[in-house]
Amino acid sequence: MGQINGRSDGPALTVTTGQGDALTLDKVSRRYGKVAPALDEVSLNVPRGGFLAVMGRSGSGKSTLLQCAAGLERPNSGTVRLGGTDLAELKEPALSRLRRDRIGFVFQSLNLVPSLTVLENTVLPLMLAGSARLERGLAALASVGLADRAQDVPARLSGGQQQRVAIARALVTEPEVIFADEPTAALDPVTADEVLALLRSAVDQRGRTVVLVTHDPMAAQWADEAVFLDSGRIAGRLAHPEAGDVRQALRGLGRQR
Ligand SMILES: Nc1ncnc2c1ncn2[C@@H]1O[C@H](COP(=O)(O)OP(=O)(O)OP(=O)(O)O)[C@@H](O)[C@H]1O
Repeated sequence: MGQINGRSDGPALTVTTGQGDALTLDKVSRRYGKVAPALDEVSLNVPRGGFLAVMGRSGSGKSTLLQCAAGLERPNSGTVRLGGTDLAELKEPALSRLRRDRIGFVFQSLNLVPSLTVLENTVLPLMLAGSARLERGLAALASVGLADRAQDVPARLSGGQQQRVAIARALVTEPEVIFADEPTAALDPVTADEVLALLRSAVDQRGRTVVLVTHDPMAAQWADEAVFLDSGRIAGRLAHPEAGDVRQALRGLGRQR
């Protein structure tokens, strides 16, 4: 059973694999307008082959953390490093290439292109990079159990199957980090488990690194560690999070801003 630390900005995550960090945030802050910052000097690191759940109540800054960590938003201060790369040093075209080549995204809204086939959707990141390799798309689809649906359009698939396509698409570039923002929020618990098991197996079988934003204590159980945000700050962390401990930790957090 893990242990939730008290409210602190203590040291960065302590899980280490000896293979270096896939992602490092050092005192990252993001402010929108003059109100309290959405993210307030957050520091953490995720080891290569690690699976981190980011949790917290609505408005606590989870999505802002993910957007800053994935190079979709620029922090006002602090440093985000993907592998050894300081994202602040990249101008927009290079940052956009980094997102395309080194990061995989899975969102709650599926973002599949309805007019493209499942296979075309899966290889989209490779097409954008100018190197669409259909066999890689098929392999990614096979890894999520959907090779036989390659020529279907997304509308013919269930929500869970579509989310599996989104995971195949996130895997196809063999990214260093996969960011998943509430990927199971619209799914029933059994289908949600299937999707989370795929993320877990991307970590265990392929050495990928996953950062999962979720409200769901059951989803957090798939992670190696959970961090809890409260008003944009890290309020605690839990190694090997179990749903009961996670619920208790969430209850201890402040109310929505
Ligand atoms: N683009 C934006 N413009 C202005 N304020 C924003 C923007 N994005 C987020 N915020 C504010 O920043 C704070 C954190 O929002 P964020 O979406 O990161 O929280 P969250 O924990 O992901 O919430 P939820 O669980 O409801 O998705 C909130 O007060 C929100 O209103």
